[in-house]
Amino acid sequence: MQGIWTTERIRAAEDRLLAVTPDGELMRRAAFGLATHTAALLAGRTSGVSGRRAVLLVGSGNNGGDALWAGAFLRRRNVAVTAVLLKPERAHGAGLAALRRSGGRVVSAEDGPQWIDRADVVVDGIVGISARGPLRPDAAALVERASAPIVAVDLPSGVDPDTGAVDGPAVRAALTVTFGALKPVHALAPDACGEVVLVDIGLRPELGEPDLVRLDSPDVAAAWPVPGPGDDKYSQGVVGIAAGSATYPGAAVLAAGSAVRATSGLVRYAGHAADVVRSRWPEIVATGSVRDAGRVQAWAVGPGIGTGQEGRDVLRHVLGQGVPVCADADATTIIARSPEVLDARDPGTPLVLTPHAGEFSRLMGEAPGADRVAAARDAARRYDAVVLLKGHCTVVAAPDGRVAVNTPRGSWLATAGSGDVLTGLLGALLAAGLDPWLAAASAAHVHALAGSLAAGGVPTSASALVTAIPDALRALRS
Ligand SMILES: NC(=O)C1=CN([C@@H]2O[C@H](COP(=O)(O)OP(=O)(O)OC[C@H]3O[C@@H](n4cnc5c(N)ncnc54)[C@H](OP(=O)(O)O)[C@@H]3O)[C@@H](O)[C@H]2O)[C@@H](O)CC1
Ligand SMILES: Nc1ncnc2c1ncn2[C@@H]1O[C@H](COP(=O)(O)OP(=O)(O)O)[C@@H](O)[C@H]1O
Ligand SMILES: [K+]
Repeated sequence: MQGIWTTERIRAAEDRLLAVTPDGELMRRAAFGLATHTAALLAGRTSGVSGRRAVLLVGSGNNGGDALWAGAFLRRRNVAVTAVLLKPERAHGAGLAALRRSGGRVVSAEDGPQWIDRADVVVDGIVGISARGPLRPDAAALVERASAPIVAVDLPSGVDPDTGAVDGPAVRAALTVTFGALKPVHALAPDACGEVVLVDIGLRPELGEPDLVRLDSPDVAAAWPVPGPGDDKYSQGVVGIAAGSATYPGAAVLAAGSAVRATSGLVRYAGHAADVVRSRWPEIVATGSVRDAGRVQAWAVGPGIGTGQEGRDVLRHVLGQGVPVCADADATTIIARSPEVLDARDPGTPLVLTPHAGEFSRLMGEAPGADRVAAARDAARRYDAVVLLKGHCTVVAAPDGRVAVNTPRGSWLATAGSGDVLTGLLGALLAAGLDPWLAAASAAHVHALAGSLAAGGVPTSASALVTAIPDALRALRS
């Protein structure tokens, strides 16, 4: 599990470490790592390091200091280094002196473009964890000019460090070299960060518990249910799927099929698409109504059930069964419009809500906004439920404050029905008895992995996603 810390916590930890570390030592550690990874990128992209040209974009803080020191280290490998100072009077003094001593060139922002045009790599030391708002116009003009790959120092400038939000011009890096710990931007703005490498500067002991986490494949593999010798189809947890309708059976087929592929326990289906589901998935026990579905250990409810009286009855019924419920799609809309359906819920039984941004707006009365982590946390508290906020990056918040972020591999999951597949996965994990927050984060992880395997670089479909679930689980377990 990777820990992620907000900039406030990072700053506090840095202050504690700075107090017991010789002056300038942390920055040199950071910069040495930055130089090493920048050289590796140069070697990979240009088949060499010596004689290559690096341009540093240097802002007024320590982020610029990191870039300047890294420039001095790159000089040792005979890289031609030019620093473009955005605010010459406020550039980091020691870093600037080190670069000058090493034979680096220093130019003003006006002279920057001619050097940027000939660069093999551009190092973005404009702003780091003290960033506020989008890039300012002088910095934006230089960044726009760059056609060489950009290495972001700590984080891509112009992107909010704590929310990953981009609200104007921002750096789009090929590589981000960060120091001490991952910050939210690295999980929430993958496209701006490019590849992310973490350089150890000895900060970990000062950090305490992370604010957010990101599950690694081994975490998900360890959590995913595996049947034992004593198991049978019931003991692994039976999931009930209440989805789809006679007119729209697709959601039922996708959610139920996804549950079939997620675990080896039994899947029940209840709804108007029973015939279609049965013909597509003969292993499913399908009935016409949740009332005669038989016993389950969790319900996944919502996709395609409609938001009318019948949908409300279905939702109220499953909420009253005393088992965990994953409420998706129409079920979230019903909850938003008729919150009294939640009265049917036994307060002790887990509920997982899986809204996309539109459904979230209905549930909360406002859009998630720039701070999607805070938004998901608020919703989790308000509904006393695990909230999985869908989007490019998926945020999973528990009412106790735990938050997991799933960083996608591309955007191929933006395809019709892909949410139904997630619901099936999640329902199966809840039935298997996983902690609901872990179930939601694990389902999102496998969903994204299956999406990238199904796509393989070209458009895919929700059906292909269901087919790819075993490949994703195999990849996890290997
Ligand atoms: N502390 C440590 O031990 C270590 C710290 N380390 C490094 O320090 C970095 C943090 O450095 P920092 O705190 O000096 O500020 P930093 O992020 O460089 O910002 C500088 C100034 O930029 C400005 N600015 C703000 N927004 C802007 C925008 N959108 N566009 C343009 N400019 C903008 C704003 O100044 P203003 O112009 O508003 O007065 C702000 O004060 C950290 O990310 C890591 O790289 C590492 O070396 C490891 C050890
Ligand atoms: N741009 C994107 N990049 C990555 N994943 C995405 C993107 N857009 C949507 N997704 C994912 O695809 C799924 C879509 O779910 P949903 O909106 O419920 O669609 P549907 O109702 O068609 O099933 C969610 O898991 C979401 O996180
Ligand atoms: K930066």
